Amino acid sequence: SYVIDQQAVVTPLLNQMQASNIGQTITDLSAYVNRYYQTAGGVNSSDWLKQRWTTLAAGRADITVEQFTHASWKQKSVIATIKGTDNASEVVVLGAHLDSINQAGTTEATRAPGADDDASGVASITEVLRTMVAGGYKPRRTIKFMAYAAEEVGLRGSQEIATSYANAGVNVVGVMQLDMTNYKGSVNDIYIYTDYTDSAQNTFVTNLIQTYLPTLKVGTDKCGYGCSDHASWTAKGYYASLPFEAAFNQDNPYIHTANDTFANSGNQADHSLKFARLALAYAVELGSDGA
Ligand SMILES: N[C@H](Cc1ccc(I)cc1)C(=O)NO
Ligand SMILES: [Zn+2]
Ligand SMILES: [Zn+2]
Repeated sequence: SYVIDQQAVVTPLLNQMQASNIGQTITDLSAYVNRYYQTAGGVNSSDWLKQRWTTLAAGRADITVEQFTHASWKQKSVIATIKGTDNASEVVVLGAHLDSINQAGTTEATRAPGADDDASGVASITEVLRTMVAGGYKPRRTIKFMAYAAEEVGLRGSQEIATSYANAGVNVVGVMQLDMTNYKGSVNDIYIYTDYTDSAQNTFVTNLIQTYLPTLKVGTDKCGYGCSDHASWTAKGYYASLPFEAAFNQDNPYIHTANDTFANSGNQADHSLKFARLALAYAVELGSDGA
């Protein structure tokens, strides 16, 4: 049941979250020529993120950071795990994708900064991790932060991970995907996508926005296809949601080109901060439930 009852924990944490931190991570990730799943940039950015998350987790024996190796391509996914205190078998997942692509074809030297698609999502969940550690938050359920490889070439990294989890019988109680969070292309702030997602969880997400981000306007829309990694989890029977930056066809026009830069998202991460805050509220509210 999606009861919202962690205000005393969530509200102080939300106030610690900063757009500047998100912007820095977007800048760091955009500095790689590209983060394509088969190039050195794709491999090196994965190793960088693993180190970054490891640094942010310093001092927390309940947090581990690992890479998930994919047999048929070079880029590894990165997973940070906050082990739950007394209900650790139930898992909450916050996801984004690490890879980037240039629609003209991506070789070692092809520029694909992927600032919005999807450094913005990785940076948003990174700020959630940083804030939880800074605030000393310890969940009862396990919370996993996932930066997927190879989303742009068919949701392949998340498909392998979701399949592996389903085959192992991991009890993932909910997944939130953040893919493109920093380009405000539409009148509303957050758009809840209703296809390839779970409607009950989408209602919970909408209620979280009303409770914790009451000044924000919410819209809904559909992709019409499996438009990001949430679809991999839905396909395996898990409950997933996709809060997205804009209405369909009003998303960032620069994606999959050399012009998907932080500058072309306004050189600030104010829009991403809304999604980072929503993701924290989601993870704490779900993560605080006992068996
Ligand atoms: N196709 C998706 C981006 C995407 C997702 C939703 C909508 I509406 C428009 C565009 C992608 O490139 N994900 O990496
Ligand atoms: Zn994309
Ligand atoms: Zn994307």
